[in-house]
Amino acid sequence: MIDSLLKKIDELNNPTVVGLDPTLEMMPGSLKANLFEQYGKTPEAVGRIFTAFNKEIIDSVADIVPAVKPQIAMYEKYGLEGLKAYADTIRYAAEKGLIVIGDIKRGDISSTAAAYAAHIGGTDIEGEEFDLWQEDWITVNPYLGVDGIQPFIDACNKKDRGIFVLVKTSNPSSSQLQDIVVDGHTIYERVAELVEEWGRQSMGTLGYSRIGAVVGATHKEQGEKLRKLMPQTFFLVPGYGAQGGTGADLRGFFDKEGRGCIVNSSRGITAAYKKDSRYGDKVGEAARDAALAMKNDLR
Ligand SMILES: O=C(O)c1cc(=O)[nH]c(=O)n1[C@@H]1O[C@H](COP(=O)(O)O)[C@@H](O)[C@H]1O
Repeated sequence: MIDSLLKKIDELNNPTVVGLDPTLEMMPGSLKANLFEQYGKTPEAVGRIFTAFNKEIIDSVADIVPAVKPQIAMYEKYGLEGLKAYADTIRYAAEKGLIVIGDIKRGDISSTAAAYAAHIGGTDIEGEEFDLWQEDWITVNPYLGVDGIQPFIDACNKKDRGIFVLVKTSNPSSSQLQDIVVDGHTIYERVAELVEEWGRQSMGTLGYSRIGAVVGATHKEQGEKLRKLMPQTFFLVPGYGAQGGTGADLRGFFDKEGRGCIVNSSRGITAAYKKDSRYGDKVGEAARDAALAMKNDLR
């Protein structure tokens, strides 16, 4: 999967992932009115609204971006109907040829992590295998150490899928814990070393491993440092756009060949139609224009 991700980015000449983080506020009034009328103000209506919205976004960007990243929290908020929208979105994106990064940020002791790892490794029911979630990649939290991560690594290797491990997150308080210095190194540098080491079990054929890292676009210098510390680790870079990251900030996150990263924008693309009244409710058209502008900025 790391090889296919690299190839797809090269083919489209675009290291962008469109984040699918729907909220009711983000949804166009016409879509909401229509489905609330049919299903009432219910979780089922919201699930249907999110799915319809995501399909429009996916249809409008599938030929120009390699991947989408649905954030599970936005769907989970609406219970099982929300999770159905999450799963339907993943299936639809996969049908359209997109790589799917499930942003689920899991992590626990090994027995529990092994259950979470079903997101990429599949679910076994007494010898019958089910691929219930179908994400190609997921995000994971490394705070429990290697026994909490190994089940995910095993799943990656078994199914040729991938994980992105939180290393330096984009949020303002990320420094509160991640920048604590122990024995002359920050915690996030120590995590970076571990992720690079874990990746050695899981190399693709193009120089990068299936064990990737999350590095926030909002930390220019740290990103540059991490690229040097982690030469075989592919980065998922959130924080572009709505959180303030720009293409110029990210030069040092890429390797010498201009590879090594996929940059996420969620609200900056999916809510672009709200920024310019000329789009009206044309969500897809605005998303495509925003994704093309981001591609140019990154290149
Ligand atoms: O793992 C992530 O994707 C992630 C890590 C991080 O450090 N910062 C971060 O913003 N994210 C996610 O990336 C998305 C950012 O959304 P926008 O700020 O709207 O582009 C959200 O889904 C966040 O949960």
